[in-house]
Amino acid sequence: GAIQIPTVSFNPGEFNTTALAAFGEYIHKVFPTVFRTSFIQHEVVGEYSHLFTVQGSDPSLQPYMLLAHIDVVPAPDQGWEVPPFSGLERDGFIYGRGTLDNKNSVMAILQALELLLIRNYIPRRSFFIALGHDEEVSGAHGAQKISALLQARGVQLAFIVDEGSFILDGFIPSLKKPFAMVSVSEKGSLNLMLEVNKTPGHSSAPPKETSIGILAAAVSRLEQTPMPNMFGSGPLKMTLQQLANEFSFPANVIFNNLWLFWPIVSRLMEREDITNALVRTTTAVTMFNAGIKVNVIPPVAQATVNFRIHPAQTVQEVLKLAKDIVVDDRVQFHVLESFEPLPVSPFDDQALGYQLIRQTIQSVFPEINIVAPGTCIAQTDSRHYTNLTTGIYRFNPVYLQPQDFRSIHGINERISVQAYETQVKFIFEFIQNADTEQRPVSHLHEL
Ligand SMILES: CCCCCCCC/C=C\CCCCCCCC(=O)N[C@@H](Cc1ccccc1)C(=O)O
Ligand SMILES: [Zn+2]
Ligand SMILES: [Zn+2]
Repeated sequence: GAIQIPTVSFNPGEFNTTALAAFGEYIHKVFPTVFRTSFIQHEVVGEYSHLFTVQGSDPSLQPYMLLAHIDVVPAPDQGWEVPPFSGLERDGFIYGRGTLDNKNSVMAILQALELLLIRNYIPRRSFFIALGHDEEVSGAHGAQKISALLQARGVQLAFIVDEGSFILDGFIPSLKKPFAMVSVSEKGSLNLMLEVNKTPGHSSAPPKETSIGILAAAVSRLEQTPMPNMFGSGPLKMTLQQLANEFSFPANVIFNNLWLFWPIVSRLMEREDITNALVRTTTAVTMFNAGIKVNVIPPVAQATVNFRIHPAQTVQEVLKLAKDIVVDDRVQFHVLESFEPLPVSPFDDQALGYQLIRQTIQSVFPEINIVAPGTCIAQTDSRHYTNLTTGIYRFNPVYLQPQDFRSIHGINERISVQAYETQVKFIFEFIQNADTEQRPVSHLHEL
């Protein structure tokens, strides 16, 4: 039902408002207990986002927050095995836009809470559920407003759990077993517009270089000159160290001795697009606009480059590196938007959020041996909540293979019915685990 409502975000400020409103009505209908429970306050923020405040019975426990988003990216029918907003189930999988990003989390959080309430569970620790409606276009109207509202109320959170990582299966060649990566940091971004202006004229007597040619050469230099490999800074080294013993010989020796073998490993990571994204700031030329007529020398050429900034770099450093690569003063640089990478959240033994996630993984996925800290290569709504907590964890309790990763924002996005049920179970247990004083002990209810 949730997948059938096309809550598409097209551009900043451009949403399917009819669908967003319908989604609000839908969750009222399918989770009636959540909405009628006296200790749960529901507010609509920024017209279409939802904030639930679940008042716990023990005010001495610091609250936490579960995040998810109800909007999705567009999905033209082409290439899909089933229509993207049909929500059809086939061979045990629910297909559709949002099944992994991120209506699975929206529905699993509310479903788990509904089930706990039906069983008369009263949480001890207060928590918030924030469901943004514009994450896919930067979160300015949803997450940012919820964050400001909670800040104005003086709320400080023990931790936040959002989307942004999974139980990863098959992402590192030679690592046969899946492992859970909990992202403790998030890459930043810089959207840079490069522009070249030239005097227009008749194409029959062209200048040696046109604005298009100059700009094409500039973006090509950017593509051909990767940003520096930052292997060794940020959580990746720790991720690999934790995985070391899962590799077979000789990879286990290599990963156990990164002090010696780091040059080999850092090169290995560069080979695949996804692991490459973990070792450096990436450069993606995403838009190119130029030319007005076939026989007119183009007056202006513009290209947009989307950099995803490694946690060990800053927006200013990347901007300078980009200018140093282009080295052509005919090319103007315009910063359209930027966001610094997020700091690394604590993941030591005392880090409540991280430890709760780890222990719930151990209980719900006993076959998973390794829970490792990592970096989210994309951006999430959680970046708007740094004013409320230093503990931001990005983890979806769902198995993900490389082809599933490509389906996110791509075609044939799907989740198995069993994976969705397990996600509900995870949140059902997580909420109960969060109610224990310090470290989670065995939970009270079985699903
Ligand atoms: C060593 C282990 C290998 C690890 C491989 C990592 C595999 C990656 C796994 C999961 C990543 C999934 C990320 C899903 C979250 C997507 C969120 C998203 O798309 N955000 C948008 C937000 C945005 C930002 C700015 C403007 C508009 C939207 C994004 O980042 O583009
Ligand atoms: Zn998402
Ligand atoms: Zn997305």
